[in-house]
Amino acid sequence: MRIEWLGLGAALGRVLGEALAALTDLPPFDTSAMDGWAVAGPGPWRIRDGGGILAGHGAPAPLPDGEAVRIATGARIPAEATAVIRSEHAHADEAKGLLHAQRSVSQGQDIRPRGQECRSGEALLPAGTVVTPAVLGLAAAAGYDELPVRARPRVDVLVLGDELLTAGLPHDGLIRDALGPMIGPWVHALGAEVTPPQRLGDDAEALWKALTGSEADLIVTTGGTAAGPVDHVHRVLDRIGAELLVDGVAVRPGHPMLLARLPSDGPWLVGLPGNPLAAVSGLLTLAGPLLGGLAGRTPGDPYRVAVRDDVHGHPHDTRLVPVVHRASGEPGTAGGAEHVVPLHYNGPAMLRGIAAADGLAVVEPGGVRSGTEVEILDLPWASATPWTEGCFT
Ligand SMILES: Nc1nc2c(c(=O)[nH]1)N[C@H]1C(S)=C(S)[C@@H](COP(=O)(O)OP(=O)(O)OC[C@H]3O[C@@H](n4cnc5c(N)ncnc54)[C@H](O)[C@@H]3O)O[C@H]1N2
Ligand code: MOO
Repeated sequence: MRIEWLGLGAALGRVLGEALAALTDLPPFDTSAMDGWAVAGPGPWRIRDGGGILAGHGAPAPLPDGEAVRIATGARIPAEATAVIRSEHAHADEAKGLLHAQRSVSQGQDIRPRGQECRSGEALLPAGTVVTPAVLGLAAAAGYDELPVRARPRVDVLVLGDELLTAGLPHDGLIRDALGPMIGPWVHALGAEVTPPQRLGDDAEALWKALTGSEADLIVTTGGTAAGPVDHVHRVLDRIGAELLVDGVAVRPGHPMLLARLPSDGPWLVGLPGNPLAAVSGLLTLAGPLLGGLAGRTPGDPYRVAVRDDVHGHPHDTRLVPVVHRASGEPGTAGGAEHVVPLHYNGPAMLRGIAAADGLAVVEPGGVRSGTEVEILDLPWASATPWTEGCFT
């Protein structure tokens, strides 16, 4: 696992490579929680002459028993003080120079003692925590200028197919490459660093060169996974001596997807089928978990939601069907908790359904009836950090 230290701003959205321990007590000194008066012992108290105690100053003079001094929220509590009284709960008799409490005063009230939140050296967050804005705030408070984060897994994207155009309208049997613009941002949302897609056509030699020359942690290929005349992925992996770990999955769309490891601890390879929704299946079920592991992210718990409508199933394979989440209580629905609505345009060559979807429903062989709870695979941007930047096409 590679770890890099990044300034707080740059660490946003990354994953902690080491546990974060406090570099200081928090708060670092006894602190007033309110604007008011620091008092010592039982009242009434003699008001100390001179100005009050403000935040951002060194240790104030000790407060003798029977005295009170004005204090601001965040200021250091003077030694010997026993409580803070909020300004709205005290009456200062300026003529007599005395402070009276208007409510009972308990020992230590409105004093945040040093180390109340944590002691120096105490574990704050485990390795694997995603660095959110709140984590940045905690890290800064705890004394960090830089954070140890996992290096992003590096991903190469190889788009196969002689029939693909990168601009303009389809013509003469050529179609637009829908996967080149999609895979990079998708794997980036999974926490990876992605090189721009390399479009290799249906050229086995170019594929061999790209695979053997890659310095990535993961290579994602699109197309060429089946057994057609120009489907070279299996042949080239065989020639390289790669280990095929998954060679086809009983799922529709996406059944020809594959997972391999190139020799000598080389890159992982996820081979996505060329049909675009089949490629999405492989992204969610193979590339996603693999990249999550490489990036050190803790997988979310699987969850199930009822489907609103009957969903047609494949006779012997699992189906993945694009769905949207909907709140219950819509007219004509059975009530209860949230449900998902299956979308049309879910054929293997179509992206129209998934482009409108929140996730994919896992539909068991034979299909499911309306109201059945099914597992939902979220799309990565549902939980992705919107502050990640990048350019992928
Ligand atoms: N005899 C059989 N033929 C096929 C089977 C099968 O079981 N037996 N499975 C079908 C299924 S299911 C899939 S999925 C595809 C997988 O094929 P490949 O991974 O080899 O993909 P290609 O043949 O290269 O392309 C399939 C399809 O997708 C289009 N495509 C490819 N790349 C892109 C892209 N970047 N953007 C948009 N569209 C793309 C390509 O033009 C083809 O139409 O095999 C079936 N055949
Ligand atoms: O697996 Mo294919 O993926 O049904 O389009």
